[in-house]
Amino acid sequence: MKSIHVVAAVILDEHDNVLIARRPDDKHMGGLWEFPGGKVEAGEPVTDALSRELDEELGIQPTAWEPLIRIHHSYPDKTVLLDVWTVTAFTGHAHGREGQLVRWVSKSELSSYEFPEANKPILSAALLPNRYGITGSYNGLEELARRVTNGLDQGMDMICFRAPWLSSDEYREHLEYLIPLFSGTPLKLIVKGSLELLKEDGIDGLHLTFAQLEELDRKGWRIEREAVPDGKILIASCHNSAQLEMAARIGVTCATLSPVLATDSHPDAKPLGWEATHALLERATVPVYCLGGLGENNLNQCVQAGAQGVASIRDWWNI
Ligand SMILES: Nc1nc2c([nH]c(=O)n2[C@H]2C[C@H](O)[C@@H](COP(=O)(O)OP(=O)(O)OP(=O)(O)O)O2)c(=O)[nH]1
Ligand SMILES: [Mg+2]
Repeated sequence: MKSIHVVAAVILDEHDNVLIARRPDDKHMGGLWEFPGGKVEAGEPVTDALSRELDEELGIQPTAWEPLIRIHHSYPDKTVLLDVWTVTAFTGHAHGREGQLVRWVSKSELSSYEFPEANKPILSAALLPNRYGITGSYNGLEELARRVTNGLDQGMDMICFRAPWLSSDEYREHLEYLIPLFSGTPLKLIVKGSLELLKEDGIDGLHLTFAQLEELDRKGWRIEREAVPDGKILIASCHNSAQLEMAARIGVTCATLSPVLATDSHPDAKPLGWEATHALLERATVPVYCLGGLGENNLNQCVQAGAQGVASIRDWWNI
């Protein structure tokens, strides 16, 4: 089946609200909410299509944008490539020029609207930050708290607490020490361990190892509300296309892909390099953080390549 190339926009205002529109009842996916956009015309540059569609549908002219995610999705009746951009500035006043209902909603309200099936990873991508910090080595609770606080102060919005050298009792003790730093804030605390942890207050997400991912997939496990409460984040460590496919099949929120470049923390792992990374990102159907030998300096490069952003240890931990 031929794929139709569609450009769509997650349009943000200065308060980080998102513009959504209701698809007319008589169209494909009619009655569902969508991110405004439409079909790219033959030979038309994608960002020209973005500007044209937003003008036609909403009467606005985007002035600043960056790629968010590209999703290949097959519906029973058609296959689409959704090429989604974040629009952070525009001129004009947004209104439904084609008679469609449009609404500005806060990010936390997005989950109460019904979108087409292909939009699940787009919604995740819109909610996730673009930097993901994984904790490095430390000596004692005081240093742990200091380095984590430091990272949060520098704008690291999502942090994975990883400390494989600790016993599980010690890990738990250190985790309890970290939870208050995150509670009552929009900052996300991601942990390592069993799925049960996702049900606990104060824990925002779980980062699965690739071995856990493969085990869950082997068992035919799929994400459902009971195991992964609404709003909780499930991340999978992936190193190849098979694992990225498993991650999508299971229904994780996002994945890390590593090692993109050589890294001291895993000297034996062969780096993917940029070419293979680009190819894997293009096929991925969940948001992906590039990991391994990367840092803040590579953020733009990763976003332009189609990633959600950058995950790093060394880069933020030791400052
Ligand atoms: N714009 C948009 N389309 C989406 C989203 N999610 C999703 O599955 N789609 C699908 C539905 C449609 O099959 C296709 C978009 O085509 P469209 O009908 O809006 O295209 P268009 O604006 O050029 O409309 P038309 O003038 O050709 O009727 O992509 C989304 O969030 N935004
Ligand atoms: Mg449209």
